[in-house]
Amino acid sequence: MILSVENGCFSYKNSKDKLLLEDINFSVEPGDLLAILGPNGAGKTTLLRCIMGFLKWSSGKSTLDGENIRNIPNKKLWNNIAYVPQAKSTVAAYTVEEMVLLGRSSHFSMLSLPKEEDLEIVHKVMEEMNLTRYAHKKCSQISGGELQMVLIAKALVSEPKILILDEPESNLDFKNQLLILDTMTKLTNKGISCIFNTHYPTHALQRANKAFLLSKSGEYLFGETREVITEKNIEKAFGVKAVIGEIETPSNILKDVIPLEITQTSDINALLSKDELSTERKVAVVSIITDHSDVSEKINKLLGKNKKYIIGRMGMPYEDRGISIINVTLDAPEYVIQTLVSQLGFLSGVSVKAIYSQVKF
Ligand SMILES: Nc1ncnc2c1ncn2[C@@H]1O[C@H](COP(=O)(O)OP(=O)(O)OP(=O)(O)O)[C@@H](O)[C@H]1O
Repeated sequence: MILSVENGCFSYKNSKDKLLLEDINFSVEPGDLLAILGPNGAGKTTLLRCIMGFLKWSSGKSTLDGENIRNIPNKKLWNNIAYVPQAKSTVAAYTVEEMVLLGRSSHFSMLSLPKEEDLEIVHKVMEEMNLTRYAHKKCSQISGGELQMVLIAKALVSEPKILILDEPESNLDFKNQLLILDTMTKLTNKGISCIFNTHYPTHALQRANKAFLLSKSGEYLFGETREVITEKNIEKAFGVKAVIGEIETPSNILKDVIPLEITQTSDINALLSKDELSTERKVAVVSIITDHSDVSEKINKLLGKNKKYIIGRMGMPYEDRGISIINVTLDAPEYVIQTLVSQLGFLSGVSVKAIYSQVKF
């Protein structure tokens, strides 16, 4: 299912006709993880609301597989899309379990009771989101972060094809942030599309294959995350000098963004622009160690996507140790190799590293 925005423009009625969102164009395909970033008040939540039709584009449209979202019957639309708003307030009367079950309501009719299968998925998702112990507590009696997890669980039980989340990791502790990021990665590995607003450029760089960066002036950039989230563009959009570095962990190399200082407004006059990805080719061996046999299909899928760059491959199971080692030699632009390493690194039970040849081609 492809979600697109075509020439979307929007302004609030009281904003003296100044467009908040101007000529927005982008699309999200199955398996895409799109991060939307921008300073406070830039229009990220407004953009999500316009995408889903809660706010009407002044001109332009959102489409689902080419059909204008406004022409799609509500039931059909919400069978495919789930939305998690920021957890500001909620209907107090519901317990956590009832709230999560509400997310399943498009699967049973208003007059019937949920089926065994519906309850099973509700309990499974609650377990995965560590919510089981709160099942019978009222939503008004849990913390803001706990409520956020409940709302995400409510969206997940609807088994959407497209999941849209407004700042899902804000308000959450490290463990729950990782749980949400891992959940989004898992869903996109299954071919579901996720769109999330975030104030964490690091999360975008580590997880999202696409990024949409919106500035206060209404300007935006959309494209590959590594092209969009650059030191220059962070400075231009947020007015903050930042460095993007890499941290080596036992199983992966992760990008990190560290804000350094506020830039004087007069220093920022350039427009957002895509950083050209280096197309310089490198030869590298990507070494993969896996301890699960059920992950091999996912590894093969990722390698298959990069087939044209692969010049050699060796794999060996070490059954007595319960692991397999795969060495893949690639001749590819560095960003292709880095993207592959990062996607492999997020599969559970996989350790991966690239070793680059010193020889220039
Ligand atoms: N209902 C409304 N009526 C008029 N103006 C609004 C309305 N909702 C939001 N705005 C204005 O539109 C602009 C964009 O708001 P929005 O909430 O979309 O920003 P945001 O990028 O999501 O911000 P944040 O990062 O702080 O959540 C802001 O200037 C805000 O004051």
